[in-house]
Amino acid sequence: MTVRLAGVGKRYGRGGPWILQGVDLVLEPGGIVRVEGANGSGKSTLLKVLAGIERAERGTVHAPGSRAYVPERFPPALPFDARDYLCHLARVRGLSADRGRRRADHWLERFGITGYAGTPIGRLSKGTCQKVAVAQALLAEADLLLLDEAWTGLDRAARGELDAAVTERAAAGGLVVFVDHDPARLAGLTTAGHLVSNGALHAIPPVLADQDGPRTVVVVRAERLPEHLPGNPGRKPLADGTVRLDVAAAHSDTLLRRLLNSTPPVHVHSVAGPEHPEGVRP
Ligand SMILES: Nc1ncnc2c1ncn2[C@@H]1O[C@H](COP(=O)(O)OP(=O)(O)OP(=O)(O)O)[C@@H](O)[C@H]1O
Repeated sequence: MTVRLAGVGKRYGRGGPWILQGVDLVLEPGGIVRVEGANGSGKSTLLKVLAGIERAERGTVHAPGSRAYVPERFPPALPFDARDYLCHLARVRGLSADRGRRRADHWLERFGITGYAGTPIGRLSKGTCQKVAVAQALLAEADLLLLDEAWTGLDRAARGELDAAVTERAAAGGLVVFVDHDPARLAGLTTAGHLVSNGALHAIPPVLADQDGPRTVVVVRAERLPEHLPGNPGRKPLADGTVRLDVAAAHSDTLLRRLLNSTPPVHVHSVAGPEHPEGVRP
């Protein structure tokens, strides 16, 4: 579902400075969109307006479909344990109790925090709390997913899971808009970029994958390969009917996960890269 902002103006309180002014923006489904700008430029404000958490004083915000948001700061002092909180939010977002529990357990497992499912949120470590903050936004598979510094505080494995979740959402037709201090976050995966400056938005080119960095080579056999693959790998058909995919090593986990979950199925023959210089056969 296409998201449209037209002439959007936002300020906090009457007489306050305009944080956003005359903002026009069209975001298509399937996009992974980076928002950047200096400290205090209004990135979080833009995400909150898109999330429907802050109201624009001027202009129109057209964001049909469901929305989910990871705030920059997650309120930790909630009277729930992690699983009850996720199940509760799943219900709020319209999932049945059964499906909500399954989705909550799915994300607890993917983030490696099943062991903390029964721990009150206020007693979780910062990193685990952040995983719950991200999981609450991922469980409903929203049409518009807004991530405000969502990677901050996550360990390496969880950052990889979030990268994968973003590409899965976009591949399923969702739209993802994110802010992150790491300029290389989702490099090679973003479809558009916007800079917030003096209340206005300026289109900037999407960040490309580091072509000079370490590469991973994945050889696959498939009836048909998905069109959009994480990391935009180079493709070379080989004489034996397999295809050689060449991707920045940073995207190899995400690419492999996507390949293994593809329909029609993709058979992964071998993986070779900086972590497996000799190659491995799954
Ligand atoms: N609830 C609020 N009430 C009043 N002013 C606010 C509020 N939230 C944000 N602001 C102000 O709006 C401006 C933009 O803030 P915002 O958090 O959107 O910027 P940002 O680009 O996300 O900043 P950062 O990179 O530091 O997170 C700042 O001057 C900030 O102080």
